[in-house]
Amino acid sequence: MGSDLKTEAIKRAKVLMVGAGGIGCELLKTLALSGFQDVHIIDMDTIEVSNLNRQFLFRQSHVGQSKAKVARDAVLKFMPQINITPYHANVKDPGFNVDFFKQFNVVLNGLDNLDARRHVNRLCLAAEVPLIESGTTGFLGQVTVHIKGRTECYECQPKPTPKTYPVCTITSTPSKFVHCIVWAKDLLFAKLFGDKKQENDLFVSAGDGSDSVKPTDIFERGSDEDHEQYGRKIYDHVFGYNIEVALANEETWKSRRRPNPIFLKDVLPERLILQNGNLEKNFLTEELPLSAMSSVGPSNPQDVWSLAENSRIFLEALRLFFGRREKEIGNLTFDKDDQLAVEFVTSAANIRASSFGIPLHSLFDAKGIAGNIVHAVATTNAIIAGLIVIEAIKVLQADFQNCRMTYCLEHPARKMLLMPVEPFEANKSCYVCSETPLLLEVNTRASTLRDFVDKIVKTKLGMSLPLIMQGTTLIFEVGDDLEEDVAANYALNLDKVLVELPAPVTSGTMLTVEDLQQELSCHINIKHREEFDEDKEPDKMVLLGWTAPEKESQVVSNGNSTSAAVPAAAEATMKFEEAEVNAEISGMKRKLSEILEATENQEASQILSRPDANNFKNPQELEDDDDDVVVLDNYPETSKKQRQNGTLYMMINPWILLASIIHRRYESVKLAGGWKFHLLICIHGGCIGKLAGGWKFHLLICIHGGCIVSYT
Ligand SMILES: Nc1ncnc2c1ncn2[C@@H]1O[C@H](COP(=O)(O)OP(=O)(O)OP(=O)(O)O)[C@@H](O)[C@H]1O
Ligand SMILES: [Zn+2]
Repeated sequence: MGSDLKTEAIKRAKVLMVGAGGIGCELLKTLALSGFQDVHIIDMDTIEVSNLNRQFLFRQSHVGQSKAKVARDAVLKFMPQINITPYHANVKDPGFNVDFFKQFNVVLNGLDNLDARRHVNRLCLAAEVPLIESGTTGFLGQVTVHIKGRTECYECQPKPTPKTYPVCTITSTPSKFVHCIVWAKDLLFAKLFGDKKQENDLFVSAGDGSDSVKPTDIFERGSDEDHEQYGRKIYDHVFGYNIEVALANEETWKSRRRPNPIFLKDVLPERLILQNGNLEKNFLTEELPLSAMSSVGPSNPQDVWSLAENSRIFLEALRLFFGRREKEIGNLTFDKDDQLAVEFVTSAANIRASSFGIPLHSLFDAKGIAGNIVHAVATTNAIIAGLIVIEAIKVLQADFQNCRMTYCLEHPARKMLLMPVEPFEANKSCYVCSETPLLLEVNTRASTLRDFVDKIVKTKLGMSLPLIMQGTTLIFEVGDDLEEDVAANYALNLDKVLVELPAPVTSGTMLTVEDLQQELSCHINIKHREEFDEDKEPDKMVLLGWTAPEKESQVVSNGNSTSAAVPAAAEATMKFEEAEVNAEISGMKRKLSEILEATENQEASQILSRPDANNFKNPQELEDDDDDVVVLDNYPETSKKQRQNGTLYMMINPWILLASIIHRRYESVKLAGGWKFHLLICIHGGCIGKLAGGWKFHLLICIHGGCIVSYT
């Protein structure tokens, strides 16, 4: 009977799958084999050679074709009776609006970036369609379930932003290879091949006002200069002259190793420079992707090149960009799939690393760092896809009780490789699924509306088509159908500082920011602040109520060094998939270590290794590193769980009942300084007072609604 209902639920379901990449291919196959009949797929990409090793629905002959369409055709070959509707499009396209989402029973994400994930989350909330979200990175992965009104939404917990580095570390005092990569990618590459008008921190200052050559002059190619000469000039400037300038500031190097300026003549004798390039090989073989490596010599991407090899590849890559890809110059942004760009960035980073005494890296490693790549593991994608389908079936059967967020681990923890956790309740102060206003600290006399739109509305709030209102005055809006004079007015507003807007934005103002496509609206209270810490608050704005935790992540961006860092960060954020998953997983690792600690006692480990998923009760966690308490509960029928601003308690069995009564009795007793009294019983190891049945006794004192500050 149960299985008939399940089959029926599957057959009747109309499913939207977003992303037909690594997870998506596995997911579509598993959906088809599980009996799903009506699947819609959105993917904006075409197939690349690098996808073929794990996106098994695709073959060499499909390279260049739409992923969504080819995935459909491939599955129809073995399941011809299914309805699969492909869309070769961006899920952010206006056509995929709330009405579009409403037709589905469940939405399954197999995406690789935060931006798209947030967008889908908002549409699912607005359309009230359950969302199953997923991500993998290497051996790690996770599947989470988000149902409006029942669980937290995808954005209830702030997502980590890509790691940024202080500008001065990148421009002047790198100490790790990743700093050199960021410099090569976000500064040098951007300066040479990207938008010339953008601000760029490549300029190296001695800090004493003595700098004479402005980089803008140097980066201009003289009309009498050929590509070869231009390349040598750039080389000597950025690796030689700039380092000499930096060395002039003795203060900087008092406690640091002094870098060595590197000039081309010292690395490559004149004779070798002239031999650079392999008989114009790259100029003749039109069909091959351009490669400086292939014309200069080294062929193994896993080898670490010498300084001389890096220098030759640098010059050759620069020459090829200007000689063969001149039309793209001015519009290029770094792309990890662009071979020549990766070669350029690798060589430039290595030359800089050499100057600063940092170990050099292979192209393979440098590409991984520059593209934030953790190599994908097909098996992880397959496991995650299976878990998505399991959760989707629960959702379709309205079996919400048994929905789980599941983490796929690299190493078994207590014999478990898949760790299920109960979904959390919605965060009451989530600006996406609740109405809680945000607070923005900003210098209203210095920051422009454009700063606000770019750094806050688009980057932090992830809105694509924002509309901003001050009271009843519309101060900004995006849209194709705006009247010319209205659009011109908004363009004027963008360059005004906040206090000078037609409806001035000052301390105490409340702005309303909406995204019509996402049907998301939030309020932002403005607080004027005069000073910001350049390193820690590079945006010169601080959004409170939206705090991205500092997480360890490989993702790198250059903070505020270029305005391009904003989209780059957003992109990384979602390329972020890697970063995000990393960070989420690292959060999970922390949780697991606590679980393991908690399971040092016998009962707990039995609970954890119990195979019956229905009896399995989950370790719960608190939000904050220092405040976490793990409580395991094996009395599901009497359990009661609350998550309140990061404090979670579970009251279980008669002892717990007693504790609960005492707790309630004393909860209202205020102690000095606003402290409140919490009494909990749990099976946490290493606590005081053993009770019958191995229960132990915890006395917790905390600020209610805040964190637990001490317990014995
Ligand atoms: N906004 C979006 N709209 C539609 N599809 C998207 C969007 N953002 C990402 N995707 C799709 O999500 C999929 C994610 O798959 P996956 O993580 O395997 O990435 P990939 O690009 O195929 O591989 P890799 O990044 O490792 O080279 C991609 O096919 C990508 O096109
Ligand atoms: Zn939320």
